[in-house]
Amino acid sequence: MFTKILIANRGEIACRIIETAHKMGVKCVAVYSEADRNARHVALADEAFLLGPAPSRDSYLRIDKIIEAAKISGAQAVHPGYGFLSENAEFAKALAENGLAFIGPPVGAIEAMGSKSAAKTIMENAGVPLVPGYHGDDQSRELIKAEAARCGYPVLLKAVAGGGGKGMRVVWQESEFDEAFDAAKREGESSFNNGDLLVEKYLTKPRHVELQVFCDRHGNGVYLGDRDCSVQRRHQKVIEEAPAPNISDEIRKAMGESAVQAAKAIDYVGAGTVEFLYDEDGSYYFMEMNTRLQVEHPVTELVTRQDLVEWQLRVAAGQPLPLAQSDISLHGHSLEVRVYAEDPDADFTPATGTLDYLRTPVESKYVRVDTGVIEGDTVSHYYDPMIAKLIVWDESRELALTRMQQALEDYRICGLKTNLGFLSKLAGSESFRRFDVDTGFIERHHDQLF
Ligand SMILES: Nc1ncc2cc(-c3cccc4ccccc34)c(N3CC[C@@H](N)C3)nc2n1
Ligand SMILES: [Ca+2]
Repeated sequence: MFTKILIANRGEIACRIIETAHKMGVKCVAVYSEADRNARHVALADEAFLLGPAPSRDSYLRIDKIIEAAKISGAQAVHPGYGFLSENAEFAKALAENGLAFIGPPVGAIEAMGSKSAAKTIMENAGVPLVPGYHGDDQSRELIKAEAARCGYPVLLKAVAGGGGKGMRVVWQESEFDEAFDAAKREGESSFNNGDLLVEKYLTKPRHVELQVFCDRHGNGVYLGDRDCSVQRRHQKVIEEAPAPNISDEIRKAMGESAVQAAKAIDYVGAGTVEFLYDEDGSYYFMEMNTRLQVEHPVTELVTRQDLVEWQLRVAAGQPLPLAQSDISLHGHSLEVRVYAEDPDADFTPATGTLDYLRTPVESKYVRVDTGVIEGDTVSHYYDPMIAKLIVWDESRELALTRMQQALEDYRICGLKTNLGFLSKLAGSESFRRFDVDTGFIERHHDQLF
């Protein structure tokens, strides 16, 4: 096991990683920008290195500076967290070249999942279900039009180089195809410098269900249950939960086995998430695979009673997975909300300010707060506006949701605008409680929530 690791990140995830590393007796090196001199992750670490000015490109994305800090400090491994360099193959390569372990997947796996269409081809060959459609090299209008007709309308035209919902166009009927095709191509060329398109059958009310997978260096691979992340706003997850409601154990098992199969198809090592579109009729289709630990991993930790960052450190140090599939079971239900410094009265634009007053809900076996900030901190505009995560657990979804409502009432922040009020309305909404949820939930309840 490593004696010292460097965390190439900031905020709540850096703090969260340090907490587990310290529990394991591993020393931590923090890196920070000028704006983060007094940040919580710097205070929690055993030592800290200044990377440079506030902008990410001058600090948290400076591969050379991060490697320099790791070498000077004698860290043996680097944990990238999520965002920043967490899925950057160049970074993983540079670490290896400098004799530093990357607490993440092999470079080949990051690259394989980097292109949406290449990922789909790999998954197709691995027998993982895909949405009916076409994602090949022939980009002629006639062929894609023929494939659309074969799928059956409505179809979705997606820019191959797109992601996170950008460069997608719904075509409701054949008469609209030509105009949509030209527009999607133009947008792909202007936004991603690549006009290549793929076409898929459009699922009108899908859910976003993702499976947590973990593989070690000894050929073992398991899934640690699923998560439902359908409640999103502009492709930003707002509330996540585990297990995904109203999915039978059989389907969850089938999805989990597909996800592990997908990971093994790319010789995966470490924590990964396979995202599926889940249709109301119980069918599921591969969407993409994330080769990093996700923001919402705590809901999986609470229902499996496992510490996924501990698993990451063990696997990166060459140890086998702590559990076999048969040892993994799900207990109760967990929900997570993301606390954002956003101004709901200004269309949720990122907010800045000072946390003049901060009171977090009392933590217990039912309530967990992963925070990157403390009272008195100033939140800047330089980084992602998510300042903390509130995670709850209880024996059932209903009880967990009541815990969430109570915890949100107890969460108090003055001096900085946040989305806490919006989250309370969401947690209190009857349709959310009865889980009348798909990816269109927030738009559908817009008036009641805003
Ligand atoms: N064939 C087909 N049908 C419906 C879809 C609906 C979405 C979608 C659209 C809008 C919000 C979403 C939130 C979570 C997951 C998916 C969505 C979607 N996305 C959005 C971003 C990317 N992850 C894939 N792909 C889809 N593909
Ligand atoms: Ca994703």
